[in-house]
Amino acid sequence: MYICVHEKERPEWMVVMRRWKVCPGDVDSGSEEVKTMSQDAVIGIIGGQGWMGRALGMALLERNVVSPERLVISSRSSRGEAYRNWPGVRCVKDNRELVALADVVVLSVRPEDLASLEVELDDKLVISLLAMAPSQEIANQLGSRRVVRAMPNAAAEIRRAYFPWFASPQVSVADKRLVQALLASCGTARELPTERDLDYLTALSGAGPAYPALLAQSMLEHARGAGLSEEIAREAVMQTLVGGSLLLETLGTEPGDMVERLIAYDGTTAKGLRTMMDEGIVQAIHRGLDAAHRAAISPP
Ligand SMILES: NC(=O)C1=CN([C@@H]2O[C@H](COP(=O)(O)OP(=O)(O)OC[C@H]3O[C@@H](n4cnc5c(N)ncnc54)[C@H](OP(=O)(O)O)[C@@H]3O)[C@@H](O)[C@H]2O)C=CC1
Ligand SMILES: O=C(O)[C@@H]1CCC=N1
Repeated sequence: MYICVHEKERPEWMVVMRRWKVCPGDVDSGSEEVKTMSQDAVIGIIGGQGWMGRALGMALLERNVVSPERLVISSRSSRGEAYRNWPGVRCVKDNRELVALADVVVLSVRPEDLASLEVELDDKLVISLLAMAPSQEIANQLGSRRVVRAMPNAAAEIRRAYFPWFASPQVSVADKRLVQALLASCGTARELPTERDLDYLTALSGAGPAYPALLAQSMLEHARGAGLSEEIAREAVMQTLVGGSLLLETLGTEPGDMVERLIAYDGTTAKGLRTMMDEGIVQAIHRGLDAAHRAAISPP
């Protein structure tokens, strides 16, 4: 079943799916894209039961980007609990079986598990979600030069990830369209011009949901210390962080302008922000991002 949405309101992934002739009669079957990209490509997710693999798998299904019959997932230990409402999804333990079934392989294991993967992709398209593993390493380990590195973040679970990706030169235009459509199911997908940018964004957006979590944690500790009830403290922190972020997004205001606008009252906000800045909050954030970036390019 496919969602029917007015042409002008169709999100990007749906427009691309039309180009692959996912909806019968939707597209010129003689087009180069349709010939290049199979209309029934099978997507395999190695590590598809984990946090990121499951978020992507569920987003693909829930948004009708991939039908259950075209999704295969693997994990060493579990039998597909996350996909129990999707009986058509094939859950396997043997990655060689997954690779044999799949046209596109998404790699979503932890970086330390990469070396022990014993699969040969024979130049199938691979989308690696791994931090700290360069394209060349993925190519060497899996036996494919058609490598895309993509960097989700934890908000993929609620389809609000920022999901940048970088493609090696052997990845075709049709492959790229497929990648964009698959990843956009989880939020905002964006092709990057260089792998260097992907390494940087691993620190900024890949790790990013941890930063507001740290801010929330420290605000919550402070509110508890001030004697607020747990319920009110949590509500106040969450509504403030979510509301403040939505305000910036909705108004499209430069963050620096918002800071200046609130400091201009020369009241409570100004006192709080000036003290935080004098204490070195900006430098601490920059040093933290530098350290995360260094880890992304030179793993231990
Ligand atoms: N979590 C995050 O916020 C982000 C994670 N990433 C990257 O995404 C990748 C996945 O992270 P995440 O989902 O959080 O990790 P998880 O530990 O939640 O998931 C990894 C999954 O891989 C499975 N796995 C491990 N080895 C194999 C194997 N040989 N064959 C099949 N399945 C295997 C594990 O299951 P089992 O043990 O049962 O096999 C597990 O379910 C990492 O490389 C990380 O760098 C990137 C950005 C953000
Ligand atoms: O911490 C990590 O290494 C991974 C990559 C970004 C978020 N999680």
